[in-house]
Amino acid sequence: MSWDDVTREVRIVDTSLRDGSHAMAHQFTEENVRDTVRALDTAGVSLIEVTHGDGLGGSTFNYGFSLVDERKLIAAAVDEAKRAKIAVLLLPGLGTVTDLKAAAGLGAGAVRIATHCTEADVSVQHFTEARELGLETVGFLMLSHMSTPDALAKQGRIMVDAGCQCVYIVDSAGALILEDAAERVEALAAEFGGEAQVGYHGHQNLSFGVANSVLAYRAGARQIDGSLVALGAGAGNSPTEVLAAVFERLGVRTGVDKDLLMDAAENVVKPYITRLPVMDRSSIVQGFAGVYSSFLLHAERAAERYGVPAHEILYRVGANRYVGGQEDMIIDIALQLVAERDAR
Ligand SMILES: CC[C@H](O)CC(=O)C(=O)O
Ligand SMILES: [Mn+2]
Repeated sequence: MSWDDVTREVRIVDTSLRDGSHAMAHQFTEENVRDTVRALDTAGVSLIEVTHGDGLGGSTFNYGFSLVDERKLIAAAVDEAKRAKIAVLLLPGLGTVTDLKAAAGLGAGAVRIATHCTEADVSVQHFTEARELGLETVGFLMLSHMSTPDALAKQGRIMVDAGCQCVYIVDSAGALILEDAAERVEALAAEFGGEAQVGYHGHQNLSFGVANSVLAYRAGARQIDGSLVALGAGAGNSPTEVLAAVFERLGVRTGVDKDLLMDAAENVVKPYITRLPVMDRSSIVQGFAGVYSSFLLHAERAAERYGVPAHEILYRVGANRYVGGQEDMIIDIALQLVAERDAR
């Protein structure tokens, strides 16, 4: 029996081994992946995402090189998962159909295809291919705070028409606060009317990951992302172990064991984390200014290299409304700040 056969009211999906890759500067080892997958699988998590933080093909100069080839990590995850399905992330333009076929060949059972929240049309070919490969399909509308509920619903419709089975409101910047999240989920649920599910992916930059996830569930979301110990970009994701405990307290069936997830967080993931996700000045600014969470380490590195504060860089990234793929512009901003400082 697979964990997919378990009856639950909401499915908690774990992204420690993908979003957490940002926080780990893409340095996961095969042992990290095996230990984490084994623990999540035993705890009843039915979908576990494993890829470079920026998805298939993300190991590059612009995004940061992986320590271990992600195909090796995906194969290790598939080998460890006895009942869970392994998902991979794909950003069209970075990951290719060839990468997707290779991941499917390694045994990945689902793909989450991510686009900027106004660009769902670039995902159509990838959804078509994914369905032909027999994969479960999920769509990510990233930086969802930058768009309105109605506009997001139209973008979600493009994904569903292309074969997507669940479209996520992705709060990449951790910028959504309570009804901001609920209204976006509600708009997608109304648009799909049961034809596809809605999911919610939160970041903790302003500390609303878990609260937004509960409201998202009440607004109709049936898949909710989390990461053990919040391991993810920026201040991290909604912690999987907290989501499990909160949904249990609310009497909402998730099919996962919160105590086993707490064991996994404390005894498996925490010992290997090199930098605990934290709501510090830089990540709070990311939430406030609407900056992509995965820009955090890039901004910190530029701050160190050019001697300007990371939070000042991030405020300006927010003002310029930069989106994923514009990581190199962080250096430009740092250089501008240096020039402005030297001109004073
Ligand atoms: C680069 C992909 C990105 O990290 C996806 C995601 O988790 C998000 O936008 O929050
Ligand atoms: Mn994320």
